[in-house]
Amino acid sequence: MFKREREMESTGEGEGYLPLFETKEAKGQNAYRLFSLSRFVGIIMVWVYRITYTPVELEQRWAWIFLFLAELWFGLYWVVTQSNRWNSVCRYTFKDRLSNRFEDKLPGVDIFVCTADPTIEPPMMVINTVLSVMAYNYPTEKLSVYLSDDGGSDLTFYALLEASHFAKHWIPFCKKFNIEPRSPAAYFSTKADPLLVDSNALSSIKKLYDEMEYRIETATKLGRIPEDIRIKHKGFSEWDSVSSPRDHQTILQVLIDRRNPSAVDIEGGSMPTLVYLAREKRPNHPHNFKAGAMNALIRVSSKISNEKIILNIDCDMYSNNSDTVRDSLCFFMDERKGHEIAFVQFPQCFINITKNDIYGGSLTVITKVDLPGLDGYGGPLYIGTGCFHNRETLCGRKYSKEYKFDYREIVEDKVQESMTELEETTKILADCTFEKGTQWGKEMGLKYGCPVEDVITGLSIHCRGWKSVYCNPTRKGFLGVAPVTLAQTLVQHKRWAEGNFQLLLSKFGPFSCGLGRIKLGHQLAYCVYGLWAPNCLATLYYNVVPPLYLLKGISLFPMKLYEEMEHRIETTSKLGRIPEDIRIKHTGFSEWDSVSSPRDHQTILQVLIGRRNPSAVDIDGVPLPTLVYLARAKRPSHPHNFKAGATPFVVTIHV
Ligand SMILES: O=c1ccn([C@@H]2O[C@H](COP(=O)(O)OP(=O)(O)O[C@H]3O[C@H](CO)[C@@H](O)[C@H](O)[C@H]3O)[C@@H](O)[C@H]2O)c(=O)[nH]1
Ligand SMILES: [Mn+2]
Repeated sequence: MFKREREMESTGEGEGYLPLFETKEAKGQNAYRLFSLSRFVGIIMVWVYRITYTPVELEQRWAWIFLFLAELWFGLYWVVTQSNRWNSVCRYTFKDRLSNRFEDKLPGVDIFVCTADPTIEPPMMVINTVLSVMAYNYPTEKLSVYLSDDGGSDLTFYALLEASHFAKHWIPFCKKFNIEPRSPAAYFSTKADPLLVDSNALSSIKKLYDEMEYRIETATKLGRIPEDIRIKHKGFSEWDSVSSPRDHQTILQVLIDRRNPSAVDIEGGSMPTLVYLAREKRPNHPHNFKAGAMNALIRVSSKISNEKIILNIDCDMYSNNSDTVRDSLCFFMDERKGHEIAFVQFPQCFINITKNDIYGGSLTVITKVDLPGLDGYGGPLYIGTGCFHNRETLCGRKYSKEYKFDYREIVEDKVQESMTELEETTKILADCTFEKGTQWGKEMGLKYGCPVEDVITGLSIHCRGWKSVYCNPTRKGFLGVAPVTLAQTLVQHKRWAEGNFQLLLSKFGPFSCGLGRIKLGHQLAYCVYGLWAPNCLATLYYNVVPPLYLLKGISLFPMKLYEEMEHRIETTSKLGRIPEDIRIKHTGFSEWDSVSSPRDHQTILQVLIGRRNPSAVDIDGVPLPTLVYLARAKRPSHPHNFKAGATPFVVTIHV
């Protein structure tokens, strides 16, 4: 049985085809749809209530009308959000099948790590991220790790240099004891399983790490690289001509060249290529932030390793699951569906969420609800980190049914030049004038000019016909650092809200570029984020105006029956007359047209409930008593005899 399965798998296609991943409808989807429908009915009832009970008094009327508009907006926005809840899916990968079919033909992967500021993003954190991805459970000689340093900092470079040495111990240690997670700092802070990890090996690797940390921290505190370290690597001399982080030439240093026979770890195993890049920056050239850095990396890596798959992560997101590369390949390499997939997005998960998460930094709704929902309509957003891309689709290729990617590695030596030569010839690709007159930032690579360069880039990939998938295995792929202060949170959310709103209105938005190219559900799902910003208007109104009215004793929300009645009567009493819309509801009011004063009027007799009338029943169908209003006639010239004069009349009537 097992053998047959293997044989079929080796073909990959044909009748016995076993997919590399499976897609299931999210649990409880039908129950959710039912709930959603009932909620929609509720929303309509709120709207109906608002329209039916619009108050007449001007003072309340406008507040009420705007409250209705806010509720109308919330209701419609809620309808839009249903797009990424209605059709949620979950994906499961079969890594054993991948390995059975492709273990010796696995493709190479280029891994991009972005950092921008050595003070906000300390070099120790950056290299922990780098080390975690260098130690993936994947053929090491097929990995190339690139660090883009927009801070142009020699401290970061130094830390990476240290990491390149430490990796020679770290990678074999990880593989030997099969540990998780593979970021040293994160691993040392968890309790190692003494049954799995040899305690001597553990203490010696911990010692190496502590020493490295000490050297890096000392240099960081010093603020510069000590002379004895500077002379150890030619790379440091580049900083002689760096005048500031915003004004320097391209610095490109290949720290490990995996083709070099001496690039082996302490046990003789192969090493991944490791590259440091600080692209050129000049004060009068726009650098386009992370998008600019990513595009420089795409070009530079195309000369050095040029792998078909690119993983990009932020420097504060270490790999928490060493099988992530294999998970993503289960999508790309699936024989039937793989050729439609442009990128595989993992969720952003965080290690530093505070107990009550008061600023919502964990992004739970996005990662647990929205992204699986988007996946049902054509794919999740590209959220800038923890994402595997197909290099060609990221560089602008359009989808076509006929074109199929072949990810299987063809063994050929792609690069012939020596690394020093290569550094020289490749450098110019990261110069700031290089993109002039090219499609970079427009049709190629990440798009420029939008604060959410990731979302706009992902959308344009979807508009070119590609799908994406959301992969969220139980063991999280990446763990990062979320903003924890109010100020950081506000800055981040303002950028997201602003960026997505700008995208919605731009010609690259879901309803302009996406029109006719992506599904309606997908368009609406993108809209959820595009409408974050305008949502604030309705929210502000809803939060500010009703409390202000409450201060004046006026409630703009439904009250209970008695309170409502009381409210109507009290307002009418205060008004001193019956408002027109109430007058027209009962003929009785017309009697007062001929009343000149309380002491001078005709008899007014109104039977409000007549018990002989079959319709005079309460809400349970029980008959009601007769209810009569009487104002006996009064004329100034006639004595009215007070209460004694009033009573006989009632007795006469009550037959
Ligand atoms: O000029 C720059 C600015 C930033 N970065 C890097 O970009 C990443 C994200 O920047 P950060 O300031 O941390 O922004 P966040 O708000 O945390 O980023 C979130 O939102 C961004 C925009 O939507 C996405 O790109 C990110 O992946 C996502 O984590 C970090 O690694 C930075 O080092 C650069 O490389 N160059
Ligand atoms: Mn960040």
